[in-house]
Amino acid sequence: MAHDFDLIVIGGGSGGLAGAFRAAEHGARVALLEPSALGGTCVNMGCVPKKAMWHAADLASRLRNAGALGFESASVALDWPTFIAHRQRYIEGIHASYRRRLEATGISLLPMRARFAGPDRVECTDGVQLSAPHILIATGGQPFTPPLPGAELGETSDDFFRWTAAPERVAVVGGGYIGVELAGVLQLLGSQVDLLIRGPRMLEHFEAELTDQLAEDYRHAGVRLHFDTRLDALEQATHGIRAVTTPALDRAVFDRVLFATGRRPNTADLGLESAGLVPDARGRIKVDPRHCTAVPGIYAVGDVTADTALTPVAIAAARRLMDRVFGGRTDNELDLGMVPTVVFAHPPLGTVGLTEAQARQVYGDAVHVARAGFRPMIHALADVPLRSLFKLVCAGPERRVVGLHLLGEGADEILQGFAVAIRKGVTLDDLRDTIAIHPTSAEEVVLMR
Ligand SMILES: Cc1cc2nc3c(=O)[nH]c(=O)nc-3n(C[C@H](O)[C@H](O)[C@H](O)COP(=O)(O)OP(=O)(O)OC[C@H]3O[C@@H](n4cnc5c(N)ncnc54)[C@H](O)[C@@H]3O)c2cc1C
Ligand SMILES: NC(=O)c1ccc[n+]([C@@H]2O[C@H](COP(=O)([O-])OP(=O)(O)OC[C@H]3O[C@@H](n4cnc5c(N)ncnc54)[C@H](O)[C@@H]3O)[C@@H](O)[C@H]2O)c1
Repeated sequence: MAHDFDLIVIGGGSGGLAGAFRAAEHGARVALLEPSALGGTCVNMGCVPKKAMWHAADLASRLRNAGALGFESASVALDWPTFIAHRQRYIEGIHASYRRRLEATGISLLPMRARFAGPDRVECTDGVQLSAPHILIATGGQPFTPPLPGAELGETSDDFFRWTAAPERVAVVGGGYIGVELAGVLQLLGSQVDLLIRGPRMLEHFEAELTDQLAEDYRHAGVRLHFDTRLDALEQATHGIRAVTTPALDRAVFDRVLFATGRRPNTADLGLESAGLVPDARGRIKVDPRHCTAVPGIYAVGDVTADTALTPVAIAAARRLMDRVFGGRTDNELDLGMVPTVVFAHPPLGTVGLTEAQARQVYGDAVHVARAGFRPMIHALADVPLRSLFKLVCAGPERRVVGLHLLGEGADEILQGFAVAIRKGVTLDDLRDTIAIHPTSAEEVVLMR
């Protein structure tokens, strides 16, 4: 039977766009279905607007320090509408560049939601059915709000990107990436932030020494941290929203409450049963290491799968897949063993590879740890007590680096290059044989004892 297209991509976010472009480069006839803004979560409600807000908060903090160093004090109060206009103009530029590329590569963009109508066909919102021998599911995820009484009084990261001012009092619920990132932004932009974390630590999968120090940095910035604190309900109070917690908070009324309690895959309304697909217990599409589902010709990448929910992971998976399906490559399973990642906290926290505890589980006593704690020059000059903490985890007799963890000024930019070296098997001696760049924070990685 003749098909309408060679490939149908459901979802025009990080993974879907990358897959569509790569397949079209290999000569495939591609239809891309995306009912919302091009670029998905990352461009519209995630990485990009979040990093813009991180820059705003970072600038506010630098302006404060500049005052301490003798610069005539500039106002650190942010006019949100002005900043948001710049942020959204930047995002519109990304949309325009995607549209140009879609036109240039001949991809058919259909601004519609899709659901499966069979293993090789989808039905669009207008009722039209399209068929293809290959279908890529890249529908991403959405914020999850715990089902507790009064939850509807709270908001999520999607709502945060519509805010036009810093609330005076805000409770952020959740100690993962989004909770820590948005708590940092809001505190530096003038809110009083209470961060509610149900466990004993924030960022529980990261290196504990560094997250403990980050917690200290947040306290110093004025964030009130509440560990081992469970949110039981939200209630409308006369002058705000009351957070009912165990144990109870001293000051429990807030102007806004922001849930950062994880995300769930967008699979509920996809008609998976028509394609013969059964999601896992958490609603995610099950794929093998090559991103194939159990149904031949149907694939999935990105946040809709159990892969690490990061944009570059979704992009890399989609490109690999399309190189195999349409480009004739056979060698390529994606290696997701050493994924570098940064939490855009204040200061940023970067990590690649194993934590010390994970390395000890794998390598036992054959683990060697080096660390450097120091105050970056800019903080020392302004007499700000923020310190950086870098930690290297090495294993085996050759002391191969199996983990690098960086907390501090510039950590977000320093990590990428070292991630390449670590992937290539760099040892502690290789680092020590490398001449330092002075005076920088990065030099501490090659000088660590
Ligand atoms: C606040 C926040 C900050 C983040 N910051 C970072 C960061 O700094 N760095 C990083 O690497 N990652 C970050 N992430 C994670 C990153 O955004 C995601 O991992 C990434 O966007 C996943 O890409 P995806 O293609 O799987 O899904 P998405 O980008 O979510 O795209 C899915 C698309 O599918 C569409 N869709 C859904 N259902 C249908 C349907 N039935 N038919 C057609 N289309 C459909 C949606 O409209 C959406 O556009 C952040 C996420 C959030 C929420
Ligand atoms: N800088 C980045 O690269 C970046 C930034 C933001 C998000 N992301 C990606 O998006 C994903 C989603 O981010 P996220 O912060 O929503 O998820 P997350 O998994 O990182 O954190 C969720 C947090 O909420 C807590 N939680 C869950 N249910 C709860 C409940 N009922 N009550 C209280 N706390 C609860 C969890 O313990 C956890 O600490 C991340 O895992 C990450 O992969 C990446």
